[in-house]
Amino acid sequence: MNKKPYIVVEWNDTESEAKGWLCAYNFVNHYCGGGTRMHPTVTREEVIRLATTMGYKYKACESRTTGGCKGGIAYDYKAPDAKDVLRRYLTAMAPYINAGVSIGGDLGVDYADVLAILDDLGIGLPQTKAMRADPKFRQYIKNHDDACAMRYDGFLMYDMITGYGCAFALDEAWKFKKGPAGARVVLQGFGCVGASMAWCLDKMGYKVVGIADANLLVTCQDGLDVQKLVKTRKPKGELDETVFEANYDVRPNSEWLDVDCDILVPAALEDVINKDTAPRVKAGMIVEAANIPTTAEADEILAEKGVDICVDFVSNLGGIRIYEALVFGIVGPIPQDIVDDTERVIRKNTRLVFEEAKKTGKTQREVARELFAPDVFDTPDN
Ligand SMILES: NC(=O)c1ccc[n+]([C@@H]2O[C@H](COP(=O)([O-])OP(=O)(O)OC[C@H]3O[C@@H](n4cnc5c(N)ncnc54)[C@H](O)[C@@H]3O)[C@@H](O)[C@H]2O)c1
Repeated sequence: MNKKPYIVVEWNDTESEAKGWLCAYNFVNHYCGGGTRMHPTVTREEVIRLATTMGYKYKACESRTTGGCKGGIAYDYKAPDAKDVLRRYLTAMAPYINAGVSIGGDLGVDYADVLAILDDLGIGLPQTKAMRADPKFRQYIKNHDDACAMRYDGFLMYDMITGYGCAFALDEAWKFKKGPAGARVVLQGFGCVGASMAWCLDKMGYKVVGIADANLLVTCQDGLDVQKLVKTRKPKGELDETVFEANYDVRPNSEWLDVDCDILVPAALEDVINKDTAPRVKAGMIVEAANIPTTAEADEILAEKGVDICVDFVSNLGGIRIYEALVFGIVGPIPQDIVDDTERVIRKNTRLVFEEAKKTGKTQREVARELFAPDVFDTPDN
């Protein structure tokens, strides 16, 4: 079976220096899904790794409908012409989108902007011919969109489900390792994923002792007031320094790995645990909330140090599980049912990975890659 990505397309913008790629790793039912990210550091290799991870993630979330893909544009998402660049990229990729490559939003790209441009281009919602012919599909999407707009613990479901899922993975893994109650956690990232995960961990009795955002790192070994920090959060997941307590320590965000803690949570950027930073890891466990936060070289260093890892495509699949659960009527659009369903899938998979790793002596990533290797490699729609 072909384990290489099915399609990798490269694009060069005609009106700027932007460059972009689209990778469809595998098709299931002639369909694949993933986000489009825009950032100056995006590379072809990163897009392929992210698309591959999506393939594994759909498999781990028990999807019967979707393979993995990803879009990436090397350009500054804050540039004044960023949306024009996105439009030209989507225009170039239209034949693939029409053939079942569903690329939504991701880092630096809003899903709503993608949908508006696709509407303008006459494509509409990315879907296959079979989906277009099935009136139920529209209803499924409506159920999904309705559920994502509902609230849970004060968060939009769309914003909280991935973070809560990561918190369930952390809790399952920590209990499996018989870690003591009240473990200390440090997070990098306080956006949709980081903030909701911190909230859920706080509710479960974990002590959040450090949070890094794009500007700073705040720490307190007695535990940060997570509820207050979430409620006062500024747009784009930035902490509000004016509400910090007198016993909080503020440091450069690059020092997040140096804070004493039991569990580290990268919930922002890719490749942040790499050959240069991995030797600094003090925690015994890493829970990957961000996509691909750990490089292959870092994996080797962490394995030698005996650090346990909750792997990204096992921990952070909450956002795509909602779709699967609603489309197959596994649950209705009821917030608690959706959270329970995500919790069940993530706890089950996390336990499976940790048990198998213990039994075989392999790393959690090696085991997860074996357990959740995509096994359907369809062709695109024609
Ligand atoms: N949103 C989802 O449902 C979802 C699902 C799966 C995976 N992910 C992945 O999780 C990660 C975070 O996604 P999100 O939706 O929370 O993003 P977001 O844009 O809501 O938040 C990003 C956070 O990272 C922080 N940040 C940026 N640069 C930083 C730096 N140098 N140091 C420390 N913090 C920094 C920002 O301040 C912000 O708090 C991404 O890798 C994303 O691909 C997200």
